[in-house]
Amino acid sequence: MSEPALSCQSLTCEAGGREIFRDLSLEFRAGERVAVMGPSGSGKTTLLTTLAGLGPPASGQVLVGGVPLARDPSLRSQVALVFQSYGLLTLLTAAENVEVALRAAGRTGAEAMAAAVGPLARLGLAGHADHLIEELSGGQQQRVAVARALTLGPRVLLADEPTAEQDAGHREIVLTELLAVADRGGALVIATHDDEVAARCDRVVELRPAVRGAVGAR
Ligand SMILES: Nc1ncnc2c1ncn2[C@@H]1O[C@H](COP(=O)(O)OP(=O)(O)OP(=O)(O)O)[C@@H](O)[C@H]1O
Repeated sequence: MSEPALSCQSLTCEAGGREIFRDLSLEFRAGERVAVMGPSGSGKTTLLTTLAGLGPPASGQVLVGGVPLARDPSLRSQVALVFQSYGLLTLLTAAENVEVALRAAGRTGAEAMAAAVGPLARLGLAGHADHLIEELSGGQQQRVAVARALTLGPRVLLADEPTAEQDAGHREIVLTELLAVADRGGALVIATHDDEVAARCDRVVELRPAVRGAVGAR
């Protein structure tokens, strides 16, 4: 079988001098949709940011396509993260936030401007593309963050509670866009508290704070 798109081996993460989870080994395959669940504070955000290569684990390793991120940090470009707190540049417009990410990924300015339009429109933001982030609601900002990650066309898309701020209609729109990543051959990992979101995924990884490192799957 081919290498997983993303995996972690014996991952232990700490924050504030405290162990968040220990000895976690997971695999995420191309075309797979996985929900990460667990109570508040169980480490979902810590797991996703570590899988995205934003911080080194206390021990263990993250691999992209079977290659350790620590050996080839450029592999981070194959993994996109929708941050729980969005991580947008608030003094730029919605379209500019998407364009900046594309330019950082090596696209020219004209390409980036053109590529930003479609995902924003599909997420219901066509009329808000030229609005400053600070002028948008929380739900709209979250959809800009989703559009930015989608536009990058990553091999792996990690999304941290990407529907938390959405009403029912927009939740469906966001979910449809995210789930389509797997149809195109990407791996999708969604941290969520929402059972309905998890039910749309292929399997669930559950973080259980009481038993560090234990995971269950369905
Ligand atoms: N920078 C930090 N300093 C100290 N503790 C931290 C830090 N970041 C996270 N933690 C702690 O790590 C634990 C896991 O946090 P994390 O945000 O990963 O949980 P979560 O499962 O995503 O929670 P939620 O569902 O509320 O978003 C929490 O107990 C949190 O207080």
